[in-house]
Amino acid sequence: MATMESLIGLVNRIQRACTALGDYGGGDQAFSSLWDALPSVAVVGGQSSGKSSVLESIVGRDFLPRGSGIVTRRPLVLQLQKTEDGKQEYAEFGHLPRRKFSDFASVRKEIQDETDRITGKTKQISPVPIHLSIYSPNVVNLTLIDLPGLTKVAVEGQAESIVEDIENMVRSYVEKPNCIILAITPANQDIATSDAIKLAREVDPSGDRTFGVLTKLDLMDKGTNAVDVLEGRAYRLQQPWVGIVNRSQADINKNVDMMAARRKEREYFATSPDYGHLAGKMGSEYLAKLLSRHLESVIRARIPSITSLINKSIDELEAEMDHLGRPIALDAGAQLYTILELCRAFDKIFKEHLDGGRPGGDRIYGVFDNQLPAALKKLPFDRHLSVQNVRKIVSEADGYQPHLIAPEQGYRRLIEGSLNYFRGPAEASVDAVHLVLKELVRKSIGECLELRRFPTLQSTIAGAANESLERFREESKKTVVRLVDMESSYLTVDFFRKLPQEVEKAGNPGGNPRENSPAVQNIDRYAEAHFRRIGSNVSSYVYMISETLRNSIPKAVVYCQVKEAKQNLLNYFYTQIGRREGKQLSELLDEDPALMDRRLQCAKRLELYKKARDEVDSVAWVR
Ligand SMILES: Nc1nc2c(ncn2[C@@H]2O[C@H](COP(=O)(O)OP(=O)(O)OP(=O)(O)O)[C@@H](O)[C@H]2O)c(=O)[nH]1
Repeated sequence: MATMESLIGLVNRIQRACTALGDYGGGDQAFSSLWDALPSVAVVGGQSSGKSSVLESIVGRDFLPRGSGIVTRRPLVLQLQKTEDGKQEYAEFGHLPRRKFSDFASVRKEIQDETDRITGKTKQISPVPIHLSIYSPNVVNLTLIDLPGLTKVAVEGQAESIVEDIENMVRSYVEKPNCIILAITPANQDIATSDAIKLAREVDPSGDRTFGVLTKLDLMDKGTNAVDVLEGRAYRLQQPWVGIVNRSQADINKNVDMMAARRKEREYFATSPDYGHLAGKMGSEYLAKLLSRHLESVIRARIPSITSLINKSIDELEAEMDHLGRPIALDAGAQLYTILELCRAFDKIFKEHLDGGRPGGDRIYGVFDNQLPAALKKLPFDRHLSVQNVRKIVSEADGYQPHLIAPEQGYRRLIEGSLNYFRGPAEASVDAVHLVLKELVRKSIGECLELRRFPTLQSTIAGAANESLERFREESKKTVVRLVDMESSYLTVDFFRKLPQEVEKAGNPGGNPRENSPAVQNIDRYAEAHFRRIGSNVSSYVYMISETLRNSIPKAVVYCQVKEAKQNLLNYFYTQIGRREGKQLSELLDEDPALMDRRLQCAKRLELYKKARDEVDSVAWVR
């Protein structure tokens, strides 16, 4: 069975938690709605009607400023928290956290000073509330709000608007459906003229949440009494009326203490000929109990909606935390772990691009299937193996002694010269694949959501990956150039064996060749056919090599660049990072300060809401 104290204490705890976050019912939306979901009790009445006196006697302590004229000039949000019997009582202000006031005279002084701090030592008012918590074994758990007294005229030094300003400020508190109204009316005033009742009726027409409190019963004219009001006949409310006798100004001047005042009040009702029959339902102690009981039923009814509000906020905050990323650990080991995890996350995406889970890897195939064959086809072999060039190269190779059978040196030079052309397309393939890989690194970095919050690590990983790609490119270039060189270092013997042997048919070799003679023409024609044949032989050899390279260059490129990138892209980085100090590691995990701040706020709120949820749960389950 949940006690009344635990239920109201729960509300107080949640409200205090909200207060700690600087929420006064405005600002943060989720908090203000939580604040609004919780009930509170506001004390409303005309000036000097006895509001502060009622508050003090519920609390059982003298601590509110007092004096003639307008005293309460800012709302005072007062949280009463029952502590274990025998515990020292103390007070705490929201604006002075961690400072405990055990002397209630200094609480009064602080309220005065804090009021003046905002309003100046004038008779001005301010809607900014003062938050005060009182911890005591002598109170029940309640949140009370003391408000400036309603007035009908502005006094010297006050703006004309003050009458309306006060009313609007008070209304802003009591119009909230969760606000329980303690409408204070002095008994020595006609109930029909009560400002408190007038305002209460306006904001709570059904009277569900209005408690009528009649003060100054002892000051009524002899021969009159308030039984009609107290028994609900003069003015009907859903809740019972409670009569109160506070200390008179004379009592206060004589320093009559609170306990004595309560005793006196009890005696007053017990011995009163008018109110004796109502004694059990009168007095400030009874009022406090009545209020607590009412709050309990209100809160009980609210628990489901408070729970769902808290859960909704927790869900939202959790989602935001996920979005912001969880906070990073502080020790070097955990940081290293985090960095490696992030590297792996990036590496996984990069691999998916290559393996086809994500787009982009196909562009490598495009290099081999289109770019390389096209480049090979464009090589200028026609020019290199033209009759003129063949003639030139073969003649140069022969030197002073023309070849007699087959121009071996000539062939070699023609072939070597041709094969040299292959270096270009080979190296271009390496560069093209390099560009594709680099682009995939850039893409993968961008797509790695986990990395987004760490700009420093992001650029470090990108740098390390590009360095590796650069190294792979160098290796790959060396390898493809070597492939080309290998082709020219040893000619395929078989190919030449199969060449049809040239038949020497140059007739009349001993004659004196004269220009324009048929013999000379024959020899020229013969020579041209000879060189053409050489050219076409070389050309088909080169074509054969071209076919080989078209297949072997992609193999070399994949082996040296693509496979390496897939398996060892960050290996070098890993060996380096293992040697780093804690400080360098945390530098890598540098985050945007605004983001870190946001996360801190978010985590703080999440903790608060979870605490609130635990508290609601513990109460809800006991029932
Ligand atoms: N005899 C007697 N005097 C009372 C009673 N209630 C209040 N007083 C006196 O009325 C005066 C005003 O009381 P407060 O409690 O300061 O009234 P208040 O409504 O808080 O005043 P403001 O904050 O200035 O609006 C004080 O001198 C109290 O001693 C009562 O029930 N009986």
